[in-house]
This record gives sequence, C-alpha cells and structure tokens, in this order.
Amino acid sequence: KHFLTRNRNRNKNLPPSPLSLPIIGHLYLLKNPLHRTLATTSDRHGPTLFLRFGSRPVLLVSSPAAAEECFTKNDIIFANRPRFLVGKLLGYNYSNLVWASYGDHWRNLRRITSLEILSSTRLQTFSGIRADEVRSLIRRLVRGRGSGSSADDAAGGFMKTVDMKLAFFGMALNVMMRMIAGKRYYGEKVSDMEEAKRFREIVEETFLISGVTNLGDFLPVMKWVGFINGLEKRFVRLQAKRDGLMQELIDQHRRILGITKSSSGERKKTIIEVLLSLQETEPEIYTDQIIRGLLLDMFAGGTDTSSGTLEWALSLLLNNPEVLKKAQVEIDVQVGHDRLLEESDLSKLPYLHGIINETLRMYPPGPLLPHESSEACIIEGFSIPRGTMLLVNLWAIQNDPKVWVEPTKFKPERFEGLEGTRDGFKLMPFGSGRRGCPGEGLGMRVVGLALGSLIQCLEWERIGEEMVDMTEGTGLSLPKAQALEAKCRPRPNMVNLTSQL
Ligand code: HEM
Repeated sequence: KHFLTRNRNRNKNLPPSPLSLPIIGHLYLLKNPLHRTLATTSDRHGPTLFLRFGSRPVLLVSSPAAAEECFTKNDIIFANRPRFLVGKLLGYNYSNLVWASYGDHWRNLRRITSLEILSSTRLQTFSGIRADEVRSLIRRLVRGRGSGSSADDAAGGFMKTVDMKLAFFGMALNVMMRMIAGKRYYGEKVSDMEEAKRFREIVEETFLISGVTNLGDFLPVMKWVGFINGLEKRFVRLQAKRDGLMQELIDQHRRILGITKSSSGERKKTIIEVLLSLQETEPEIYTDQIIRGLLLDMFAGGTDTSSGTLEWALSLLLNNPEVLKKAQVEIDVQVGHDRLLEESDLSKLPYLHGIINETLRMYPPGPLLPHESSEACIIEGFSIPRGTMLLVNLWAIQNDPKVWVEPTKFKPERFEGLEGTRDGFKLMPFGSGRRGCPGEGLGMRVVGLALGSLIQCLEWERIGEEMVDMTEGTGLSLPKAQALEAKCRPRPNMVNLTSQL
C-alpha cells in the first residue's frame, strides 16, 4: 500500500506524500465529495500527509492525535487562514472574522463576537425570536400553508408532504436576520417584500458561488482563468450587493436609533443596534465596514450550518423510526403534552442531544477545517514548513472505524452517559482551539429547539417505502444531494396546543 508513498520527503523530514504530478501536484485529488476522497487517500497513505495543491503546500491531518497537536501545542501557529479569492473579495480583503489572519485585528473581532454578539447573555435576550420562529415553522407544517406543502388537512387525518430543506433554511435565516436587524425575509409576515427578494437573491448567490473550487487559488498561472470564466467578476458584483444591503440596514437603524434613543431598552436591541451604540463610544474600532463584515459573518456562518444539520437529523430519524420513537418518549416524559418544549428543557433531554451529536458526527457542516501555519513547527515528529495550509479532515476522524465502533451506523446511544464530556479530538464538529466556532451556543440552541419541537408536536413518515436518500451533494457545508421531503401530521395528543399556534 505504500508503493506510491514518496519517501523523497524524508530528507526534509516532511510527512509522507502520495504520488505527485508535475505542476498540479495533488490537485487530482480534489474530487467531490472532497472529504471522502481525502479520507480514502489518508487510509491508503497515512493519517498525516504532505500534499501539494498546485503551488500550495498542504498538511492533511486525519487522526485525533495529530489534530490534537495542531489545535493545542501549535494552535497559535495554525491560527491563520489560507488566502483564497473568496476571502479577498467576500471577506473585505481578508479582514473579516472568518478570513482574517491571527493577530490584534482578528482578536478584536473575535472579542466583539463572543462578548457582544454571541455571549450567552445576549443569546438569552434573543430566545423569544427563536421560540417564535420555531412555532411559526410548526404552524406552517400543521396548517398546510407555505413552503411546498401539498395537502390541506389541518388537524390530524392525512399526512402531507413538505419540503423540509426550504422550511429549515427559511427558519434559520429568519432567526439570524431578526437577531441582526429585526427583519423577517421568509414565509408569512415578511417585513418588506422588495428587500426580502433582494436578500434571498444574495443568499442564493452567496451559497452557490462560495462552493466553487477556484483553481486560481492553487495555480497562480490559472488566475486568468478565474478572470475569463467570470468568477472574479461574479464575486465583485455579489459583494457590492451584500455590502450595499448591509449598509442600508445599518442606516435604517441609525435613523431609528436617532428617533428613539432614550427608549431603546437593552432587551430589544438588535445586533446592529448593539454595534451602533458601541460605535458611539469607540468609533475608530466599530467602523461601518467592521459592522458590515460582522453581520455578513453571522449570516454566512450561522444559517446553512444549522439548517443543514436539521435536515440531516430529520432524514436520519425517518430512516431510523425506533430512534424517533425513543426521542418522542423522552420528550413526553420530561416535557409532556400540556406545553411546548422550551430551550430550558434541552438540558433534560440527553437522548435528543445524542441524536444531534450523532448527526454532527456523521454529517459535520464543516467537514474540512482550513488553517495555515505562520511558522515552521513539528507535528507527529514531522517538520511542517511555514505557510503550509492545514486541512483537518474532521469527517474522516468522526467516521473512522479505528476511532468509532460501526461508524456508518446511526446510534445516538453511543453518547449515553457521556453528557458534557469532551472525548478528546474524536468529535469536534465546531472545530477546536482559538479558531473554533464562536456560534456553537447559538447553533445548538436553534437545532435543539427546532428538532425537539418537531418531534414533540408532529408524527413523521417517509414519503414512500424507500429510505430517504442520504447521498452527499457538493458544496462547502456538506449539503444533502436531494432536498428532504417528508410527511407529517400533528400528534393526536398535541392537536390542542398546535391548533392554537
Ligand atoms: C450547527 C451549527 C454550526 C456548526 C456545526 C459550525 C461549525 C463551524 C466550524 C467547523 C468552524 C471552523 C472552525 C475552524 O476553522 O477550526 C466554524 C467557524 C465559524 N463559525 Fe460556526 N458552526 C455552526 C454555527 C454557527 C453560528 C450559528 C454562527 C454565528 C452566528 C457561526 C459563526 C462562525 C464563525 C464566524 C466562524 C469563523 C471563526 C474564525 O475564523 O475565527 N457558526 N463553525
């Protein structure tokens, strides 16, 4: 199996490499789904590999031990991001939170994000928005209106078919944009139809374009290809629209704040208002551009991650009805039928938590974590040069039969008794270390509340005999190839409550 593993790297003490081709190096490995192709490569050649994507040196890590070395002892060294075109053109020339290099500027953005925007106190002030959006989702599912539903039965009898991808995505975006700007852009009671349409176009284009592999990122000679196929122009045009809309939202809030200065109570403040009041005291830090960048970070990082997790989780439950039943029993015992599940119930629902962990283990929305080294360092005894792109293949680690028993099986029971413990670097769907996800608390609240409520309030079935297709599609955040459609109706003992929603 090591026939193709080059030992030429031995002189420089680099990790082993599979066969490298002239000019393109290992770019031939960039086949979709990327996390699977790279996992197969690591299986064949070892868990710590040195690759070249064109001119870019790459360290591919696929074991908990090597990941731990990267995110503990060498965490600061690997706290940079690789410079891709998307970070330049959508990330304000590598100056937003997601794309900025490690340093004072990034640290400052990170501090604002964790203290002012995503702290648990702040998240608590937005809990009403999350509850409201989840209720609105259930109302649509129960009443047969909106998001692709096809039957008209309201209270129990027939099951109707719903497009859950659209339903989850709309909910996640509404949660985010209500927190950011107090605006609802999907479903009923949309704040401003014209603005909503613009926003939806921006969202579609952002997720479409961000998933495109740009060869110019790896082969400098190919940069002109990016220009010829129009990718760069598309990025620039899109960013102008994104930036323009964010500035309009900021200006709208500035006007409102000007009028209602004394009466805007802390509890009702949108994220824009929070940032604008910080701008008053420290205008040189909280510039409009910094604010626009932070808002875009929130909406890019916090929507398809949560909604994709919900879609995979419900798909897994439909294919494993005994797990769904067990979750329903847990909720019935802990919450009952007389009230709707609330976020404060989540800590009493370890089995539901196991379902979410197991979903994030099998289908992590960020399967490959891209970082870059700012200095030379040693990983697993190998020398890693400065400026190497680090790819931690989270998916490979979380689905490795050497690390997990029967990893292809959906078994939430494997987390029983492990609540609250972090079992090394075997499971890290939110990353780890300084660059780990700052939105974990929000993501877990949204996913937990929505999934728990759907299980509490509705009966679920597949649309036919055949299993839900679990094929992975292409795109950065591990989307499902087929949008999930499912059949549902209110649970008989919940009809009283759900009909009042
Ligand atoms: C199920 C939900 C989510 C998952 C699984 C998830 C996962 C991740 C992962 C794997 C990373 C990269 C870590 C690394 O590079 O080492 C990340 C980064 C990030 N996430 Fe999340 N995320 C989720 C929800 C959210 C939410 C709700 C927000 C914000 C509202 C958010 C904002 C961010 C930001 C801004 C970064 C970049 C941080 C930095 O570069 O310093 N995420 N997330």
